[in-house]
Amino acid sequence: MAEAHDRAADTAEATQTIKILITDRIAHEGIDLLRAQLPEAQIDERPGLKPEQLKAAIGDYHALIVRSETQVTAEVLAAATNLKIVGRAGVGVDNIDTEAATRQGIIVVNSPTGNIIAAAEHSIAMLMSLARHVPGANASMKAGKWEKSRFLGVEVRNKVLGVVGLGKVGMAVARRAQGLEMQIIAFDPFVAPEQARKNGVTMLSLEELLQQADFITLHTSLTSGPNGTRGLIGEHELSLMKPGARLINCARGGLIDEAALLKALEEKHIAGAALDVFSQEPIRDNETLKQLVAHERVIVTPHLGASTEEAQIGVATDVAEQVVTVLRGDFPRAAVNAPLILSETLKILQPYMSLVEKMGRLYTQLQPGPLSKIELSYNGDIANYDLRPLQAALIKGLLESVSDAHVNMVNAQVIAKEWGLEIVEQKSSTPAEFANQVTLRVVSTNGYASSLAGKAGTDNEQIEVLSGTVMHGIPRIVRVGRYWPEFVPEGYILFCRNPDQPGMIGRVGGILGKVNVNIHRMDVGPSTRKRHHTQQDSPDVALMVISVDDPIPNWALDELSKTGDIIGVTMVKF
Ligand SMILES: NC(=O)c1ccc[n+]([C@@H]2O[C@H](COP(=O)([O-])OP(=O)(O)OC[C@H]3O[C@@H](n4cnc5c(N)ncnc54)[C@H](O)[C@@H]3O)[C@@H](O)[C@H]2O)c1
Ligand SMILES: O=C(O)[C@H](O)COP(=O)(O)O
Repeated sequence: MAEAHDRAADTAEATQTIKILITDRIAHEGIDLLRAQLPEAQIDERPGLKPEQLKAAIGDYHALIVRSETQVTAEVLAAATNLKIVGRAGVGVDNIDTEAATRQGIIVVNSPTGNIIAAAEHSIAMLMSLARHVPGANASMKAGKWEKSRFLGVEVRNKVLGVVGLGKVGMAVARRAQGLEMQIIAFDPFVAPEQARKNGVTMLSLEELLQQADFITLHTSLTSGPNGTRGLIGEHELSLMKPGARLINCARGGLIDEAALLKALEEKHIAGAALDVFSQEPIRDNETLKQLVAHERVIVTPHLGASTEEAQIGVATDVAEQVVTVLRGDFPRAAVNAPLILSETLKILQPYMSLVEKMGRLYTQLQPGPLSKIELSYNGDIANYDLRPLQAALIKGLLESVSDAHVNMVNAQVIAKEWGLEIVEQKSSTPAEFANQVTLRVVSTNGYASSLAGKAGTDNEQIEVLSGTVMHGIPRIVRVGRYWPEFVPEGYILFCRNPDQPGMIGRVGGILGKVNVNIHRMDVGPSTRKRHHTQQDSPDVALMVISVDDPIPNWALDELSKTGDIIGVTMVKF
């Protein structure tokens, strides 16, 4: 959470210089911004590292900045001991194991719009180059030839452009192609046909698009899995294309079955292809790609879609700003693996995040045993906010006090799932006992006696409910099980269950005095029955809550627990 980041960043600044590693070339404007905002930081530029070298180098860096060449694998991330953020100076994050980063609580950010126009313009350049054989004609003339008849081209006006993936780049390409008086059709399962129609684009199925388009340009993200886009254009799809059609790919190499493309070109089923991206980058030992690159009707560029001055300044400064934001303990604007939380919202939620985290710590120390299903209820105005940070805070409080898990906004859900912990949220803007109140209720108790239960066999007191609120920015617990104390959850707190009768405070105070424990705050929480003045058929039990300066030695706790009237006693550390 921001608080944790603050601590981490402060710790880093206090005891260790913030270290930033840049392993792909980014515009110097991004580096200048880092130096200006983090003047004490150590910034290392090391382009061209191989995976093993990066694994050895990542060490205690706090931030890693890449483009598309660096492969940020799970092994590289596992070797990082201090990494808070991976910044992708561009759009695609398929070179980053975002699932592994999430599991480790490492935020991944990108620059979702910094190079869109550059990519769109490159796609149009590739389209026109294909239509008029510009690169081939250029090479021919440079070789001293004059081959007018060899390079007869086609006009794109009134031709059909099929856009696969009508996202930011795809839409920008469509708009530019409309300027060339092309007819635009598209396939994108996540874009509403009406929305496309408003932009002069007709949505079709992929099969229809392949059969109708004269030029096809790919602009989907590269995703794997059963519905993924990897291999989207394979042998079957290529066979559906109009004879003489042309294919452009400035998205990701993995979208096309490159062997099938080579075959379709050799059979002259398609007239040409223009490729800016490849399944292997840089091309080293892939024979199919070498043949594609050499093919006379294939135009190739080395992943230049984003390589303009304007785009590179844009993505570099965009990512540098987000790296600074995260290292300063706030949330970035373009996190790929964490929810977007506006900083002003975060400021309002901060004390509630602290409250809920402490409720989690309190619960696991009062009610040990396996966690299962917990209901988190919010009452009051607080219920109107995006409360995902609070759920992450609860998971942090619950799990960090019983494990060495490092939980934050990024990995909270993943870690909770690994622990079999399910959290169900209830929201109501109607206040409960307090104007803004958070209540943790164990839906399925774990059957274990609480650490407040009496001696074996005397009673099996369980703590199934905790409630808290925030007063003047300070978290307060206002309910523990069936008791209603009010206390600030901080430091060391002693909890005593005892008969609700005169003299108990003096007796407990006397014992603590004997063991030289200083009390700096005390509260007695009546039980629900007494609080609601309901009829009672047995002497009531109260919960004494005693904030002490230092931890109480176990022998003193034993001493207290042997004191006649005390039923159960335990100490909690927040
Ligand atoms: N060559 C370059 O230098 C360069 C530059 C920028 C972006 N890119 C790449 O271009 C691609 C698009 O970038 P963007 O910013 O437009 O992304 P985007 O997320 O805005 O758009 C991707 C589109 O693909 C669509 N899509 C997803 N699955 C699909 C499927 N199975 N079939 C059809 N459409 C599908 C999505 O609905 C979305 O509209 C990304 O892979 C990005 O990495 C390359
Ligand atoms: O996804 C992207 O942003 C582009 O493919 C650009 O990649 P690059 O930063 O390696 O040029």
